[in-house]
Amino acid sequence: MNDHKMHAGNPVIEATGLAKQYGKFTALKGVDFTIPLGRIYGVIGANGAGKTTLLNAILGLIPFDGDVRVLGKDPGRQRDELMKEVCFIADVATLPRWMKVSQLLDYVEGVHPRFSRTATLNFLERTKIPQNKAIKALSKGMVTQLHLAIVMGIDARLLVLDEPTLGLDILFRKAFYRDLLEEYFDEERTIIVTTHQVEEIEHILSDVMFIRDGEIVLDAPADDLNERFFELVTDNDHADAARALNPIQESRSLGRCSFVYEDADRAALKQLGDIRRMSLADIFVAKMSGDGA
Ligand SMILES: Nc1ncnc2c1ncn2[C@@H]1O[C@H](COP(=O)(O)OP(=O)(O)OP(=O)(O)O)[C@@H](O)[C@H]1O
Repeated sequence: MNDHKMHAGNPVIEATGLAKQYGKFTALKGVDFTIPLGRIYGVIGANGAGKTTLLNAILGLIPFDGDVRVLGKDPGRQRDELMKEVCFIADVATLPRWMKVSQLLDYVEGVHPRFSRTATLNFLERTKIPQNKAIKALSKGMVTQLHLAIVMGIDARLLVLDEPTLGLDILFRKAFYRDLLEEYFDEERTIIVTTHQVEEIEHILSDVMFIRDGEIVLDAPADDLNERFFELVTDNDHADAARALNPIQESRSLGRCSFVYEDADRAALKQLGDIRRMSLADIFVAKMSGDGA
């Protein structure tokens, strides 16, 4: 890293009242958040919740209302400067189809001052992508793999990944997230990732942001979630008492009742049945179905 002014914990992104209107439709309703250096943020939301809009605003790709600073810069006005420190991969991998893989590497090496061909080649070695083939001759998954290999070669302060593993097989998806954590990430970088395959990224996230209908409904360190959210499994006899303690979700199967709580009295609920840890995917579903959704 050339710039040593930033330290782990310093804010990389600060957004206040970030809003986006598409005609009469409000895609982001004036959200506030701060993302520090040295974190891996998972931005999770249903289809159309506003995730891509949020990322596009951060990257200065769309006009928006509100105040956003990314690495101290205004993404709308200082996009070119910002892009020297930011790397972005969108859900649609767009690479020049006529180029050969080796030509693409030459090209990126020429335009990106922080590109390491060796790092990219290390990742490419694990794929079946031949360097002398044209991009148009690669399978869809291979194009995404190639795109990711290039991303891994770019020494960026902020890496933004919007559905990075779309169209990839499960083996590569797992390997990608493992490499991202073990070989790319360090405390001088921040990664923001969106995906619908929550269970696959749960183990790498340091922080979680849930978005629903253009609003942030949860922004918390991943380590806090199992303290804040839990499930109570109980029988019919205890259901009324459990319901009285304000669950955010209730369901019933095979004669057992399940209640999900947020910031509730764990000690009192323990008296009513079994308390269980929840996966991130289950917390997401509960949070989306509860809270007046
Ligand atoms: N250019 C646009 N013009 C009009 N509406 C748009 C435009 N882009 C996005 N929207 C709307 O804004 C809302 C948020 O879209 P966005 O792409 O941010 O959602 P998302 O959370 O990324 O969804 P997905 O998980 O399906 O990719 C959606 O209702 C979408 O239809």
